[in-house]
Amino acid sequence: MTTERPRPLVAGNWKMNGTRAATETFSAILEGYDAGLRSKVDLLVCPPATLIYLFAVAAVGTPVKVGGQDCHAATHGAHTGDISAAMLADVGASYVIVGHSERRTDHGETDEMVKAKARAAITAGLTPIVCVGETREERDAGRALAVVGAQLAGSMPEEAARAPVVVAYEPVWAIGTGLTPTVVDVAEMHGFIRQSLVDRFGAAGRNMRLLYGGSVKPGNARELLGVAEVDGALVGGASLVAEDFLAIARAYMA
Ligand SMILES: O=C(CO)COP(=O)(O)O
Repeated sequence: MTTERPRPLVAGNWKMNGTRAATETFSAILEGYDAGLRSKVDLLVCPPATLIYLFAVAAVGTPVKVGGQDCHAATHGAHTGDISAAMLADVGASYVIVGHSERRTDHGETDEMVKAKARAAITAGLTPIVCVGETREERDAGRALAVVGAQLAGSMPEEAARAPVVVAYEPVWAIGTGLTPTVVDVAEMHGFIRQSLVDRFGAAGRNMRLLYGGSVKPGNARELLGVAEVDGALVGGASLVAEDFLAIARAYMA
């Protein structure tokens, strides 16, 4: 059996932050992604939709990828305010986050909806990053694995057996709080997610990248990213500061 791990991915989720002036931050990320880092880790930035085209143009000729934070499940139509996966691809995105806990909470997105969005992303040629994660109450009740298992079962599209999909484990209580699970808890959850994916998708499940997200900072990146079955990070707040984002990626430098 091969034990080769997927190449790590450090992804920034800028959430609803950034105007055109933030192109400076993005340029600093492009500049700081030197040959050493490039040899070890992939970089992705998911800015607000208004900045995707600008960033994608700036990233031309570099290996840095740009992604969306959400997409609609339909290809086009009467959906005021929404953006389709094909539209994201059209302006240069190659990834899209789906099912982030803030979308699940703020917009009532269900596993079924997240699965439809992931499927639409694949159809448009994007790699979806499917987010899962338990609340504090669910963890305290000993239900973290069951909750995440159900989210995975409901949110991952069948197409993941053939097309690239990334899974991000983000405990809701660790997002933006400065709190993180212990490495033992992260290892348990990522091992569980890996096994679920292998059971369902076979070899594709073994090669899928599993990101950890929730208060990843330069100071804890090495510890969190060193955990078994953690193939990268989905970074919120720290991805808004070029030097912090790059410092997290440097956790992969020996
Ligand atoms: O939600 C997150 C990334 O998608 C994590 O956010 P923070 O890194 O700010 O905790």
